[in-house]
Amino acid sequence: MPSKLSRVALFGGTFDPPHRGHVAIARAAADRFALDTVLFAPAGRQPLKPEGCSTDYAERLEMTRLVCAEDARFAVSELDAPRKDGQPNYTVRTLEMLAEEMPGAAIFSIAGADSFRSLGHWREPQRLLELADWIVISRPGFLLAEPDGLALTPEQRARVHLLDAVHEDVSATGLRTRLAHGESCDELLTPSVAAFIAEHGLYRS
Ligand SMILES: Nc1ncnc2c1ncn2[C@@H]1O[C@H](COP(=O)(O)OP(=O)(O)OP(=O)(O)O)[C@@H](O)[C@H]1O
Ligand SMILES: O=C(O)c1ccc[n+]([C@@H]2O[C@H](COP(=O)([O-])O)[C@@H](O)[C@H]2O)c1
Repeated sequence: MPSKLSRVALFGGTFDPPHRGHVAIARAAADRFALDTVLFAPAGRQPLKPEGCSTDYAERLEMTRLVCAEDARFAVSELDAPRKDGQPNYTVRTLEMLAEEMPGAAIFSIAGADSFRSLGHWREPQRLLELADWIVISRPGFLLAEPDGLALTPEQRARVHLLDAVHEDVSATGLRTRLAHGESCDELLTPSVAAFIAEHGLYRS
């Protein structure tokens, strides 16, 4: 990772598969906050999704790599690769690793409105609010607001940026269902990702 980059955002996700909504929110965040880099980091093991994923980490990483070719500011990151000790990938640790790798950088974390609302259930929410500026992006059907059950201090609130900029009604869950039924979802996917899914027969029932 080049050290000259000074404004970097972690964009963690399951990315099973990455879709048009992900590209839209990464672009909106990069535009609005003049980000040099958005690091798309597929999660090896999402702490709140014990059911796991439909595809393996290597496939999600490759699809995410393909999406990152869409914009020069996007890069794929293996910071959230599956851990050798089998533990989930806690974002608090990911942000600490990022800060260690990029001393002096302004660090942001991107989350959709649904994800951010659940922050109180993540590991060490107070520390998460210290480690980064949070860019929280609108998602159809979800309230764009602060986390449920967490009372933010004025200092914390100043570092949470609610961005009502994206109105993409698409989810990976919906996509997986449609793909399992043999429906084409090309309009919701980057063409290279659609080709990868077809070539590897992913998400078929
Ligand atoms: N359409 C969307 N609009 C806004 N934010 C989104 C959208 N889709 C995903 N996100 C956000 O992107 C991040 C990664 O999402 P994730 O990879 O889990 O996709 P998803 O569509 O929510 O998947 P799933 O349906 O499997 O839960 C999360 O912060 C999520 O809130
Ligand atoms: O650290 C946690 O406790 C934690 C709990 C839930 C979700 N996360 C992270 O939040 C990001 C978005 O998750 P998801 O499932 O909405 O794609 C992803 O990087 C997850 O690893 C992290």
